[in-house]
Amino acid sequence: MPDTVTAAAVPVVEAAGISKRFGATVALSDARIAVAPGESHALVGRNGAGKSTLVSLLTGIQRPDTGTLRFSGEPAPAYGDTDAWRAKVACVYQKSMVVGELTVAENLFLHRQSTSGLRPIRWRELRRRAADLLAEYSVDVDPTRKVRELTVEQRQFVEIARALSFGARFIVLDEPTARLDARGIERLFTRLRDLQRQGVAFLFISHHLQEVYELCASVTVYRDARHVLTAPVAALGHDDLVEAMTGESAARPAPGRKTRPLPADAPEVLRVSGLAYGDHFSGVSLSVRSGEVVGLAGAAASGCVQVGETVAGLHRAAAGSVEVAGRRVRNGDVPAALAAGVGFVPEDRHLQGLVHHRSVAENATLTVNDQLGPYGTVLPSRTRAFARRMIAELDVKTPDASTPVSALSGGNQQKVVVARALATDPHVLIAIRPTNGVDVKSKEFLLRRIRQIAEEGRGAVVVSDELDDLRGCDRVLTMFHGRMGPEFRRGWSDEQLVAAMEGMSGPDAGSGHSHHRKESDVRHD
Ligand SMILES: Nc1ncnc2c1ncn2[C@@H]1O[C@H](COP(=O)(O)OP(=O)(O)OP(=O)(O)O)[C@@H](O)[C@H]1O
Repeated sequence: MPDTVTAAAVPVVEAAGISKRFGATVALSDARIAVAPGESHALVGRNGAGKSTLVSLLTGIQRPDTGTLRFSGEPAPAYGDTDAWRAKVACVYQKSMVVGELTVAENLFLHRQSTSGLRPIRWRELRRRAADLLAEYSVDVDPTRKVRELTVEQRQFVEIARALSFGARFIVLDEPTARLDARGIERLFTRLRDLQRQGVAFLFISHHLQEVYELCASVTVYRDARHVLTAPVAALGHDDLVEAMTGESAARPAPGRKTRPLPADAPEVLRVSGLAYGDHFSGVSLSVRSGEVVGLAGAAASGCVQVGETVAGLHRAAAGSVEVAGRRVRNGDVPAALAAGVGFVPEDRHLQGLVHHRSVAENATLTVNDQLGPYGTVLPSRTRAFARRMIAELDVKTPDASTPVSALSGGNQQKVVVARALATDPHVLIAIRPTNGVDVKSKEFLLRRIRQIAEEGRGAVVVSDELDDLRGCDRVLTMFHGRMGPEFRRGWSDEQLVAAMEGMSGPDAGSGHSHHRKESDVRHD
């Protein structure tokens, strides 16, 4: 037996003395991490702390400049030997790495169809093997479906199954919950706990500290490219954890100003009447007045994201109308919405948000070229000045304004997306999950900035299922399965709002099941 004990004590992964630079940026400096077999280990830190960089080193995507990396006591595989790396470690990213146009079966066996030699691929056999594999890991997905058609949750489960089928017993989850709703998170966590019981270890990265407490046994904190601490989660209170991440005492912020009551004659900046779009939603009416921040809350299938996108012109409504500052906006026309004064923070910064090879300055000002130079010409010095102000205002961590956005950490890219929406000086800002991927401290910052829009006499709609995003809103509208639900004034309880998002707003409202995002990482007035 002693042998088993010794074997179990060897970490599934151990990295030490790890440094990595990108040009002048030090992404990691003498960093370390160790994860025991079957352990659920969290890695947290502010945007740009070096978490994703560590992930790319642990998964063999990049090489460290210095340091050692061992898996179960053995040196890391040779760089480029993809199959060897896959047998050690797998990563489930927020943004899927699987190929959308291929079927689930093809994705599961991508790059290994020809293991049995030069035989042509036998599609029927491939599908059968895929079905077996999915069944083995209890993933209820049809292997003949295109990956593009799957939900984020199904895609993640397919990726986890694929990882395990390569023999990996260590999985990195890089913000896996960022695009899941409460029920999806619950199902993911149940799956992870099951796997953990079977001896699979995790490195779990999330900006939702409550999830760390819920799922993980240990936590490692990185700050400014360095390892700050590793501790049992149970031994570390929320404020201590935030303090380790920020390097500042987590003193409660001074209470925010109480929002002033709206003047009775505050004009409407947005009116949506009887809006409908496909199966997503119908009969949606809402109004936002100057000075208001209105929340629009709902789970993934509620249609609330599509409402926001339709107001921004991304979808063509089948019925209803959108008016901005009293003027009707042309249906399904993004430039028309923009010209009418709709600012938009999209849900997916990768698809709708940013031009990756362009600089921070260019991305922050893409929609405001007409403000920056005559006759559509962009004057670089003004662009830069404009961008610098944005960078300072939103605390974007970047070497300078001319850095390409692709070199920024995920959370900092999200801030550029918000900066760009604000740069248009919108009458009304439609922000979909604006704090997605943004760290605890920066969340406060972004939400305060959105509040400022209202204070300047404009309006905002925050579309989100995160209670912290909604807490600061003047009122919160809810949606369930494409229909409007109850509306809540300030002072709502988490349980009430969660229940409404889950379509249980009747007399049982208080008994809505527990939600993972109740924590107050962000504190408001
Ligand atoms: N390819 C790259 N080129 C240049 N700089 C990079 C590159 N990748 C990362 N960086 C820089 O390295 C630092 C660490 O970034 P990293 O993505 O690891 O942060 P993170 O902790 O994952 O942040 P987030 O919470 O925002 O995802 C950042 O300053 C980032 O701008």
